Amino acid sequence: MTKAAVMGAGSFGTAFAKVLCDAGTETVIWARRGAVAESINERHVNPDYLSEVVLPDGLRATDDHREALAGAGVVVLAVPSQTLRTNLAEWAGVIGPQATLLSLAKGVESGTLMRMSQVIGEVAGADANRIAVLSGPNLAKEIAQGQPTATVIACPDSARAIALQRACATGYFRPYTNTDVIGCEIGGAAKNVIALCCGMAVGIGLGENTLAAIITRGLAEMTRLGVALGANAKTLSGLAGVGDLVATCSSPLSRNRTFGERLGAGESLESAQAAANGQVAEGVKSCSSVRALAQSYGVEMPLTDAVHRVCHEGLTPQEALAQLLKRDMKPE
Ligand SMILES: NC(=O)C1=CN([C@@H]2O[C@H](COP(=O)(O)OP(=O)(O)OC[C@H]3O[C@@H](n4cnc5c(N)ncnc54)[C@H](O)[C@@H]3O)[C@@H](O)[C@H]2O)C=CC1
Ligand SMILES: O=C(CO)COP(=O)(O)O
Repeated sequence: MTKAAVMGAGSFGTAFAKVLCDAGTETVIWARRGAVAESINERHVNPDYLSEVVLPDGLRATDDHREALAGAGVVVLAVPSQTLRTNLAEWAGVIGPQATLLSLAKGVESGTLMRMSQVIGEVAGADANRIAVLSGPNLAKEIAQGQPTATVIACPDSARAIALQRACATGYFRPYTNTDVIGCEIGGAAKNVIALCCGMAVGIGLGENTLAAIITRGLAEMTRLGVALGANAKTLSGLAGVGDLVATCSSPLSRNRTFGERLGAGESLESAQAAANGQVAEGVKSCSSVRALAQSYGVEMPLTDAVHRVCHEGLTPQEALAQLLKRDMKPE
């Protein structure tokens, strides 16, 4: 049976490792800190993330990446998108030549404007057929509680996608397969930015009309970008697009929405960052890389542009909102 190595013991790495174990897949999780690995092995609890959840007895943990990766047929990359390149560079030499690389990260790399599957291909020297991405409405805490959840596993090689689907399907976790890696990745990266925007609206004190408008127009702009990059528009109207957008924009569990809410309520970027307690709100960096990627393809993304200006150019959320409403009238 295939062994899975989950590289990263943050919220989603921990939740997904539990899913794999519950699905009957032999799983080892790599944690940066030895104390976290020790706690998972001895007390079946990750003290830093989802600490209220009891993890399966069968989940093994280590802070030694060589030990985690030894013999792994599936390598799950569960680190933030802006550190994935550096992390993977350390691990690439010990990843098996046929192993499937599954990315959980939702972001676009700053500077290179590469999607995570592209970064993985470059750093690990892996063929695109070995690289898969998982994306969908997947709030880690709800998954860890065993709440019914659906997701998408995208890989150009359908057989690998099906093998991954089998490796993580449980009574509460239902993965669908897709070959549209670009669509899934753009959906995942772009919805974090739109969730920041929704959070800002909530922080300002606005209601459901505004949120619905942001979600719907957010979907329009992320679909424009996805299609320009070669995605299938249907992917963006599925779980990895609309599904994730709705979950993240609506849930107080979302780090991105919560971060935006703090900005909307008048907190500074630094103060919102401090309140995040080291947990990643990917949209804060990806708003700039998604915006730059869109600009390089001549795609208009007014909400993403507004979030970038608030996060990085000193505009207040109120000013950004006023500017959005002053845009030229147009047909839908
Ligand atoms: N938390 C969630 O509900 C979901 C998260 N994701 C995505 O999964 C990816 C990972 O997210 P989470 O596990 O939630 O993040 P997190 O902030 O909870 O954990 C990040 C993990 O990466 C590790 N790490 C390794 N090298 C690092 C470095 N150089 N700097 C910072 N952290 C480093 C940390 O120790 C930690 O274990 C993100 O791209 C996120 O968008 C996707 C779906 C759901
Ligand atoms: O990707 C997620 C849900 O699908 C998690 O969103 P946050 O990173 O905003 O918590």
